[in-house]
Amino acid sequence: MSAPLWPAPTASAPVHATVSLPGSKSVTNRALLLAALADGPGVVRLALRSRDSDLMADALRALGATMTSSNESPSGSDWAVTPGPVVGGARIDVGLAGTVMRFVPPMAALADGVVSFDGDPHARKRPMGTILAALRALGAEVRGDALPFTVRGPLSGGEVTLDASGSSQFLSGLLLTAARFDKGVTVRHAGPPIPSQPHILMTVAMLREFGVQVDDSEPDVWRVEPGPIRAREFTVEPDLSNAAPFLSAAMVTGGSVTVPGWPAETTQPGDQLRQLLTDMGASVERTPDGLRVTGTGRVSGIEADLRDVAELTPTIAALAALADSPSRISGVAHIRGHETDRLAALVAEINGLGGDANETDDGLEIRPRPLRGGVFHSYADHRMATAGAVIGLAVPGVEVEDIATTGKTLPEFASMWADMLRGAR
Ligand SMILES: O=C(O)C1=C[C@@H](OP(=O)(O)O)[C@@H](O)[C@H](O)C1
Ligand SMILES: C=C(OP(=O)(O)O)C(=O)O
Repeated sequence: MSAPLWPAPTASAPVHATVSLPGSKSVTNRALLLAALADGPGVVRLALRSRDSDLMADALRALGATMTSSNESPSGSDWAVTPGPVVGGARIDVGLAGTVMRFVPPMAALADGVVSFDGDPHARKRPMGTILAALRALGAEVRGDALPFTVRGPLSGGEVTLDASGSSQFLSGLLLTAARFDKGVTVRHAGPPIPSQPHILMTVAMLREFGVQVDDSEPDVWRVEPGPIRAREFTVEPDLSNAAPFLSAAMVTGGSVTVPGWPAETTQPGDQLRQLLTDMGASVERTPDGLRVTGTGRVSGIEADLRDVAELTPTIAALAALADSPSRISGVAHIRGHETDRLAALVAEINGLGGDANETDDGLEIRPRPLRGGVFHSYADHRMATAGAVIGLAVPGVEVEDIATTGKTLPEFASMWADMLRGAR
């Protein structure tokens, strides 16, 4: 049975809206994991509730933590987390969540017993070999090189060299649990540049906020000292990457969208939207109400290396498909291993609507061409679905397949989109 089609609303007037985003997926899943590894009970406030974060909570529970949520609201929940001894015997469903499949196995290696992992059909195609080999090198018994696989600890930690050019999550995953290994961990990266650097800075910053000693002073080497992860209360920032389609709506329709609670300083890669959207023709300002993006209705093409902010590629590509000059996106070869092969998917869907896009070795070239309506396939990828919604604002007759797939990180996407547009149609 094919997934239902969602008629993407076309904006007939400029959008003027304030859009509050729930918590960051990346921060939520790090905070939940660190809370579950901590030296006492803690609280994670304003945590995202979505498929990826609920899978993380389920995984932590299966490994022995007590997880209780309260204050459920559209902006998130508060999780009371009581760590327990990490237990084997669990079967963990990672869904399609990179943060669950790469962050939880090192924690599972603290258990004296087998933990098995599996996920969605496409999750079995996502790269895992690098982190599984690293766990093996550190002393865990690992069966398999991709999902499904099993991990059996315990491991004592120590030094390991890996190539994290395929995903920053290989490195983040090891670092997040490392303080709990008897010898801590020293990880060396050897290979082409690591993508999504802000996510590594996020890992290091959050480890320090939980009292862990991390030395990242030498390029491509990270040393985590063994020691306690300190229990605390932690409040999650709004998800700035999920702000991307909403801020894009201001650009495409010549309106303005304000996102409240935009942090003054953050390690989230979505903060770089301020520069990227400016480069594409928006004006961006911090106001007392939040970050405001105002557009003219015209979008300029962009030449951008998105290696550091790879997860923004689908939205930037959607804007580029509506732009009045050519775009070239580079530095993102590794997103072929994201929720789907995003380079192939973006080319297929943009060209399927009459556009003119092609893949390069490490990115995309997109040239202006009038688009027409049609089905925009989402490949179970939340950011493909929201990219289709952005194009649909300007192109009548776009139907996005399986809009519910946005539940991976933003279950309320369709109603938030409708609310945003209510004043505009
Ligand atoms: O650590 C994280 O929370 C993430 C790291 C990045 O992964 P890659 O390094 O594989 O791009 C990013 O794209 C993903 O959405 C979230
Ligand atoms: C790449 C992404 O997710 P994941 O955490 O599953 O890797 C993403 O959200 O764009």
